[in-house]
Amino acid sequence: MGADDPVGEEQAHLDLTYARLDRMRANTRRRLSEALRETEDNPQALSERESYERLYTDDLTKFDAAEHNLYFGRLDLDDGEIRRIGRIGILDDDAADSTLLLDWRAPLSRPFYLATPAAPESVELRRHIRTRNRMVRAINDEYLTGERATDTVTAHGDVVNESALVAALNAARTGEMTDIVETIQREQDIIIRSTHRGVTVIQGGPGTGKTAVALHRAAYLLYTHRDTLSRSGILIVGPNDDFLNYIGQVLPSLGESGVLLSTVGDLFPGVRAGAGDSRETMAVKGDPRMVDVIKRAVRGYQSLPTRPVPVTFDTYQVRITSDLVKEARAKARGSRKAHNQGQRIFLRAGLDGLAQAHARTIGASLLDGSQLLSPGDIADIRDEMAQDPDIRRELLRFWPTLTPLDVLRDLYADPAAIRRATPGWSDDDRRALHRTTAPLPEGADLSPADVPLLDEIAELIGFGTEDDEREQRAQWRRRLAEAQEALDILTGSAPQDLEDDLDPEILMAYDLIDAEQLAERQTRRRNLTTAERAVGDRQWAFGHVIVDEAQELSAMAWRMVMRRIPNRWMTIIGDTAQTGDLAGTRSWQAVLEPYVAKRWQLRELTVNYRTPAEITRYANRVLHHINPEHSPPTSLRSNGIEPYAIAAGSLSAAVAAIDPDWPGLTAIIAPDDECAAIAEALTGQHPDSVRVLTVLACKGLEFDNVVVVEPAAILRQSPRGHSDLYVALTRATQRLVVVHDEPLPEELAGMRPAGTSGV
Ligand SMILES: Nc1ncnc2c1ncn2[C@@H]1O[C@H](COP(=O)(O)OP(=O)(O)OP(=O)(O)O)[C@@H](O)[C@H]1O
Repeated sequence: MGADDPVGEEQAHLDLTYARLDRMRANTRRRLSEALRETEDNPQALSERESYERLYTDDLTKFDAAEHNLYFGRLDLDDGEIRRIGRIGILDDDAADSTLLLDWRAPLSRPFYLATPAAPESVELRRHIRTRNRMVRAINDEYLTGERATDTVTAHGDVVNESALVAALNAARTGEMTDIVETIQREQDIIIRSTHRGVTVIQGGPGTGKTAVALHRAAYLLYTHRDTLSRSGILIVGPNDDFLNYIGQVLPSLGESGVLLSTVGDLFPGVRAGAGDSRETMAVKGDPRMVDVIKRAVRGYQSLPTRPVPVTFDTYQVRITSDLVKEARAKARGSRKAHNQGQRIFLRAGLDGLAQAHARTIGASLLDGSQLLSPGDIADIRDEMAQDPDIRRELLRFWPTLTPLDVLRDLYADPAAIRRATPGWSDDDRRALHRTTAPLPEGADLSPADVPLLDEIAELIGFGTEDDEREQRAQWRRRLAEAQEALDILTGSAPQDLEDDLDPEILMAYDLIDAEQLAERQTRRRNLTTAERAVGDRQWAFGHVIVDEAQELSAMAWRMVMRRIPNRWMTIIGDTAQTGDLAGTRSWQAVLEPYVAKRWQLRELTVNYRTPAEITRYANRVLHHINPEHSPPTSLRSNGIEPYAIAAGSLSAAVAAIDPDWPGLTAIIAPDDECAAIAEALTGQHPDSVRVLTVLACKGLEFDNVVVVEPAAILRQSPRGHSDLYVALTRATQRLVVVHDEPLPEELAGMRPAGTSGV
């Protein structure tokens, strides 16, 4: 064993490490069951028990996640030190607490990702260990110094762990992204471990590992700042649910479960935006002009009576006049409080005005008109008026309590309201906002582009603020006290054994008390993760926010995301060449200026790990059209499979283009209005391994084989059609086929027709 038998040596270490992992697991399980058996019930014991329960279950999850490929890397340094690197750090339970494995995120593991023969960082040997089912399958050694130093630096620049990398890239796709801890590349590692505490923008072409980097950065930050980030949480924003499903397993496989993954459309608690919008409507809704539209829409509710509204008080008639409302409104607006919080000021000022007016009617001296009532009398009148539900109701018609859903739906439903809120707009843009569909529960009639608008309204009206919550808590306490009192008084004489005979009021009080006890029990027992708590709280301030496919966010969506991260510690990941969204980002500076001025840093990723050079050649021509100054990423590999074109653009041709022998997953990417028909033509054929997608839906995803249908129509379907085509062409890891009826766009000219050599 040893230098002569490296496999045996690594197997011995692997056995030792798994044995220790098994002991750790068994210990943790035992502790967990002890904690669960604990019966002491005072609040402190309960809360301690819960933290232990969470700690032990988290540990068990971590151990389970680490099971597969637990140990994958080794460094031999020039001073004889050996470091072994794995998915988690493991110390032995011997007397010396020796290190069996270093976590891949530990600083000592870093040379595994950074060292090259040109900059070996004291590393003599880097060893890659491939294992399966706790057995060493293969070992790959790379000597960085000394006689046996390999010449990888000339082969592929900075590429490290090359054979493992190429194996990972050539593997057939499963539809779920996998982690890359074994093969993180230098330029990626620098971003993953960046210590910058402000905004970092990662710009990179398709397939450069932006998403992979984002996820590993989240895992790294949680490891390095566990204390703060486990309380405040990390939010990762992605473009759509399919994408989130695609990346959803990566962090759990790294043992991290506390990260909230969300689309923009899901960031508003309680709303499930289920409707779609045309590209034009999305562009209008994402436009920053909507800030003023919403301001005007909210102010529209702070209205004036067109004629005095009579109300009866103490057998007298008092009148709510336009002047009275105007004065109350000025006071409330002057307070600069959000609309719902300003209501109290409006109401008080309105009641003051009414009480004064009433005092003038009943308290004026008949002799000289002077006021006979004292200020105290007038205050009493006001207090009495405040108790009168009719007066309150009539006054509040001019400053009603608002909810974001109502405001948005009222606006969309009424062309006149839209016109009032959009001075200077074109009729087309106004029409884009008008909606005739009926409201659905939980906002399902709304689209993802509406969600940032709801958030904007919520901010303006102070919806779900602490004030609101305080008020709700106070109300709850009042109701409880009343219920308790009712119980005390009424149950004394009530027949206790027959619930059916109880007065309904007592039953209600019972319900309330029971509800409280239940709620209390739940609060105590609620062992929620940070992510679970954050998802239900619009005002949750995250510790770090990562935005992936960030070029897709509209100006309105940026405003919403920025509200979630007051400390502005963010990682923003995207490719400005890939947005086909008319409200999307073409310049990072323009997006970030309003929030952080020039205080952000740009990092770039330059190597395309996904797409072979054969395909990238065509994609780069499209990129050149989008922006000749964009430097195209370099493909890491070529696979000898030349893309080809089939000149028969019928739907069946797209389906027929798929060879059932192609390995792995296949996507047909088609113009928006052809997808449904192609999906239908596909029914019954190639069951699970083929998907039909619009460009919008395939953002961020990848497939072994891609058939792009009618590129000329993809170009036409949007003013940013070239970006769409660029996205479509760069989804494949192995093979690209183009099916067309119309002439091919010039960027694809010269693509080999099907059936000619090399197919
Ligand atoms: N260092 C690496 N080791 C192994 N695989 C990698 C590495 N970097 C990236 N990949 C793989 O390359 C593919 C593309 O990565 P990813 O999806 O993160 O790219 P992207 O830049 O987000 O692309 P797009 O802009 O198209 O969404 C993925 O399969 C990813 O796992």
